[in-house]
Amino acid sequence: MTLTGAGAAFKKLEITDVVKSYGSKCVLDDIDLHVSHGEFCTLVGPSGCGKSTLLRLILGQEQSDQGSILVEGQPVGFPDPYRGIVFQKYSLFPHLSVLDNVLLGKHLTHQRWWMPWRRQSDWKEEAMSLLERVRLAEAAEKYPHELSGGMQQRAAIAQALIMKHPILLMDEPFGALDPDTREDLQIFLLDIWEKEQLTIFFVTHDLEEACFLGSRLLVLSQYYTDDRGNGPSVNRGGKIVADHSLKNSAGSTVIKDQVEFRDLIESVRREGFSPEIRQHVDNFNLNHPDSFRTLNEY
Ligand SMILES: Nc1ncnc2c1ncn2[C@@H]1O[C@H](COP(=O)(O)OP(=O)(O)OP(=O)(O)O)[C@@H](O)[C@H]1O
Repeated sequence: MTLTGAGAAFKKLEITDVVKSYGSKCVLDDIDLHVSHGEFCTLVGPSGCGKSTLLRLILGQEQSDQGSILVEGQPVGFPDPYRGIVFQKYSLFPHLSVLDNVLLGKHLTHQRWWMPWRRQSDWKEEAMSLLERVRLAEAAEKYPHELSGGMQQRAAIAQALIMKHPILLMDEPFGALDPDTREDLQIFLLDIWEKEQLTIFFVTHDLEEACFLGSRLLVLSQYYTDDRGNGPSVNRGGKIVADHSLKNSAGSTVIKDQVEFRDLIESVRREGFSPEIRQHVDNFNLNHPDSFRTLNEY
């Protein structure tokens, strides 16, 4: 996949000054984030810090109160079948075969009755080629209940990829899998990310998974000290408190046993997960070149 034309000038994702509240509760506090083509962003954070809310905003399922979210330079509108997302469960429709599940987005976005046969046949060929890539060609005619959990998630990835959305959004996609299958899928996803040059935004509860998969690891947290005119230590909602560039290691899980890897997990745990160890909002260590700290308006 080569980025050409006007799209090349834009970041895949540009989130600027985004604030989201539910009633009086601020859930996301002034989020700024730029994601470039080909990045594999993993997002971790304590329960309730707003990870899923941020994903829903990127998906267009909800609107922010302030700020803007652009995907390839275009404001995010309402959700449409083009926006590929893989959930922990329920990405597949149980009454459709694997092949029809993969084709579903195409059918939903085109009036099938007037589509020339040729076009439909091209879609089928594309779907089968994707199923081959996710190692499910043999299972094309099967139904989701006939597949293992890992196979279902691979089918869900193919279902998302066929729509060619600029960013593959993933919300805890491997959370329901047993550890071996999960690791197998991690390797699989890294492989397909590399080969297809995908841009991925991946939310997980699992720090090890985030450190292993991400080329960029973002920590969202509600645990920080904030005195931006709201009195000392007022907590206003999730903020990105750390942003790391990582080397991923497609093809090998050996890194998981290395001291540096375990140290990284521990430092991420301290940065975002410990209510006792609070960074000041001024001191977030955002190391990634695309990071920029929100200007504090004291
Ligand atoms: N539709 C909603 N209405 C009101 N409050 C909401 C709504 N959705 C989320 N919240 C609140 O916003 C906060 C953030 O929720 P969110 O699900 O985004 O967090 P999360 O980081 O994904 O949590 P978890 O890791 O536990 O899944 C929570 O306090 C939650 O109760």
